[in-house]
Amino acid sequence: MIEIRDLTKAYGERRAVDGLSFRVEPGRVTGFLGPNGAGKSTTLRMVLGLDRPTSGTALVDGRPYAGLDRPLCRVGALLDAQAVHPGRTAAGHLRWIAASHGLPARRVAEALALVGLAEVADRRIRSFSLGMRQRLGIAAALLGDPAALLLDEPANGLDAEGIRWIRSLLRRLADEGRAVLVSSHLMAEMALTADHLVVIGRGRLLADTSTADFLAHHGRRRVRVRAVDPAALAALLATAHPDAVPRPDGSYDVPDADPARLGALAAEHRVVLVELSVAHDSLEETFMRMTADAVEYRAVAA
Ligand SMILES: Nc1ncnc2c1ncn2[C@@H]1O[C@H](COP(=O)(O)OP(=O)(O)OP(=O)(O)O)[C@@H](O)[C@H]1O
Repeated sequence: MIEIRDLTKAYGERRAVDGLSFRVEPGRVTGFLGPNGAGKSTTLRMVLGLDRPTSGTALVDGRPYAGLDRPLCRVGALLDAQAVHPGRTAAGHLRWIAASHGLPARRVAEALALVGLAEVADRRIRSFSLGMRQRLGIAAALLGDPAALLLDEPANGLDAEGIRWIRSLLRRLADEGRAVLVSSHLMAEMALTADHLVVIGRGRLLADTSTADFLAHHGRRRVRVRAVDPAALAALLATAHPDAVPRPDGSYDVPDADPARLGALAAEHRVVLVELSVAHDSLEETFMRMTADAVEYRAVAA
């Protein structure tokens, strides 16, 4: 299990990570979200002992990374898939890592098979596409069969089939009881993959909740209406729901409205509806609004 407590990293005056606390629990995929520069990579680097916290702690199984015996068997990480020696073969790269931890040679073949690279095990990495390098990075993270995984943008460079593959792999790893933390900018993908979300903005925690609760509590509901006579609907909404948003097809989105009441209102005014449906904000819309709010909050705080 990974536990981050009051973690802060300052670069001069600027706090890249600012009093951050959360836990990555076993048995679920935790999505780690935040706009560019929010502090995700800095946080992951501190968990992995690559950056020293200004204050606070980042613990793996109750210890700082530097205090772990055979760390690859505790936590596997993919930070930068390009950070590999291009002259090595895929198997050679993994054999070198395995040897550093006294892992059996068979783990190399197993990890390559797991990520679909068995056939190119003896090819040099310089000929690998970005997607193949991502897979190799994931194989390295899995080499020590760790109980926790930290993956920074693992879907980067993968095609549609690759993205589906990573989704099912993350699911399987969590179902096996591992703690999986995955950062991504692909919101639609995260909505499908993550059970839990940790959202940060400017180094601060904005949300730490299940994906379902995040959408239920922070996402907005809107009612979409369309009428036979768009002008009549426009006139009705102008007085009853001035916040209604017109759409190119003549329909309107009415935020936070009650569909039954809206239907009754239309009937009362003899506006014949051809559509009345409820829609919820997507994860992307909810995320954008939440992180935009964070910007305003920071501006006030500054
Ligand atoms: N070595 C450093 N020296 C100074 N500032 C740094 C350093 N590393 C990161 N930062 C700053 O810290 C902030 C957080 O960066 P970080 O890379 O952790 O964000 P991120 O959430 O991973 O962003 P992205 O989504 O773009 O990868 C940024 O403003 C960045 O410029």
